[in-house]
Amino acid sequence: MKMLENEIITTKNVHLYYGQKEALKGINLNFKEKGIHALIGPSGCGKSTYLRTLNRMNDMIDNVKITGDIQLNGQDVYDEKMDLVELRTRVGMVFQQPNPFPFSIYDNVTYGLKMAGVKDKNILDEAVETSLKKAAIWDEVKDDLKKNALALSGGQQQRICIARLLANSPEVILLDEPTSALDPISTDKVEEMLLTLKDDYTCIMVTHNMQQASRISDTTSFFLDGNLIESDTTKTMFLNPKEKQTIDYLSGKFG
Ligand SMILES: Nc1ncnc2c1ncn2[C@@H]1O[C@H](COP(=O)(O)OP(=O)(O)OP(=O)(O)O)[C@@H](O)[C@H]1O
Repeated sequence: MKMLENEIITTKNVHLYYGQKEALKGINLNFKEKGIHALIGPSGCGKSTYLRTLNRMNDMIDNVKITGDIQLNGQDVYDEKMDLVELRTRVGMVFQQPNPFPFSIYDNVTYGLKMAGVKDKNILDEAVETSLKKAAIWDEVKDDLKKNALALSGGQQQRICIARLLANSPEVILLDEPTSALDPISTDKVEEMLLTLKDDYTCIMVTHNMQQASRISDTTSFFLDGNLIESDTTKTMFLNPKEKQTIDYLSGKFG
């Protein structure tokens, strides 16, 4: 498929089956580089399933069949030669429940680099500082990098997970309801951080929270029952949606 300028991910006619169940029914959706792209829709409509197709996280589930075309910077994500470790580094993922490793903050952030063979302490130190700064948590933890990441608050843990991912220089960051397990203050901090990150990274985020989508995303895509109903700039989606199903959903008639 030909990619338009600035498009980092293109998905064409993507179907996904869990056994007999068709969870995605032919999704055509492309993402421009950078910015925050929200995926919204009622529970069970396929948002998380779709998100996971982008870095092949569904491959780990038994009995899954995927058809269609997904490209990352013009490369076929489902090519049999695709290295999955590399793919998941290039397309990193943040989950609903923060999942830091049970090690120190420092070891969490340097984990990927060490796995990749980086041993130079100066390089590791610098990566820790840069990544924690980008994840807006440096000031809170800089004097305590040996502390176990599990001893931090949920919101801090989520930002450590994002720093861990940033240290590996991802091209795309997938976020699956990254703040739904957090209190409002921690949610604000994560949202503020995403608003900074979006200048350098492409962030694709599933959210149940319509206010969150309207507050921080640049584009919004509305899913319903395995179909993509509508995708547009967030402003247009919320102020002037075109499809009746979108209008009904945004006005709270279902979901
Ligand atoms: N591992 C699985 N095996 C079988 N069916 C699944 C699996 N994961 C999801 N499904 C089904 O696929 C459909 C889409 O689920 P998915 O989790 O993608 O929806 P969602 O929009 O992200 O929902 P939620 O907002 O509740 O997380 C649902 O009907 C769900 O039950």
